[in-house]
Amino acid sequence: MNKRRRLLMTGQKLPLAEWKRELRAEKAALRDSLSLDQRTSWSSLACSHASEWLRQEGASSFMAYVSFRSELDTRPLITAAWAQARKVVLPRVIQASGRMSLHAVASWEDLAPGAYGIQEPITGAIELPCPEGVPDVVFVPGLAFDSRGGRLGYGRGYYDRLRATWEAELTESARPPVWAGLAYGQQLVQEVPMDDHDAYMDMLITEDGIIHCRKERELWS
Ligand SMILES: Nc1nc2c(c(=O)[nH]1)N(C=O)[C@@H](CNc1ccc(C(=O)N[C@@H](CCC(=O)O)C(=O)O)cc1)CN2
Ligand SMILES: Nc1ncnc2c1ncn2[C@@H]1O[C@H](COP(=O)(O)OP(=O)(O)OP(=O)(O)O)[C@@H](O)[C@H]1O
Repeated sequence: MNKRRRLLMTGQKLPLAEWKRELRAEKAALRDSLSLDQRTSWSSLACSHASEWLRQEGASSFMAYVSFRSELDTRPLITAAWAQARKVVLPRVIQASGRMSLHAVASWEDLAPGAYGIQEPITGAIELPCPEGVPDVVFVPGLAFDSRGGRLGYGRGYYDRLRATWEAELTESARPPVWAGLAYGQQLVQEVPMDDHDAYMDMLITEDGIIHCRKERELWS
């Protein structure tokens, strides 16, 4: 996305919500246009980078998502974690409250289709309490990301709310999780429109490797 895109013909700034809507539609269409082979190959590479990084960091737990639509497929990451005895946490969407409950999952059989048709922990799965259940790392889905760690999701604020809840409940001495956006390289954009409530990522992982982000840094030109 071009920087000048934010300006309308009149010289006025495009309202943030409209900018988000446009970018969402554009990036969803681009992602949908990738072939299954291309997505599988990039997903597998990105998951290898993520698994290797988890190993280096000695992370004992992470939260992931189960992919839907044309998202980067996290199945290789989750399968590798089970093989290495790393704890995998997955969310259940509670549509009425806009929140997610978190559950430890040890097998694909512990999942069933939930809200939006996304595979999620089955009803009755034991919910992880906050703050004890907060994982070391959170892998986050998204439609677009930028070099500051800016992220655009589907527009329901589930991950922003999760972060806000943890920030309110984690004690100062507790180590907050590392937030890592998982995406195809083609989802990286010059600038993601960010509202005050939007959570920034600490790093991004694509098929090309790992990018460390800082909220204050310069945007990609
Ligand atoms: N795999 C995966 N799991 C995830 C997310 C995600 O992005 N990917 N989420 C990330 O937050 C949450 C689900 N968020 C979602 C938010 C909106 C829509 C959706 O279908 N939106 C409509 C727009 C109209 C509407 O809002 O109803 C659409 O895109 O057509 C789907 C999922 C939790 N689990
Ligand atoms: N901490 C929060 N508490 C309450 N509402 C929030 C919070 N964060 C975001 N929201 C609300 O969620 C809605 C969607 O926000 P936004 O467009 O930033 O979603 P998104 O990050 O793209 O989506 P998602 O996280 O679902 O992928 C907005 O209406 C916003 O007001």
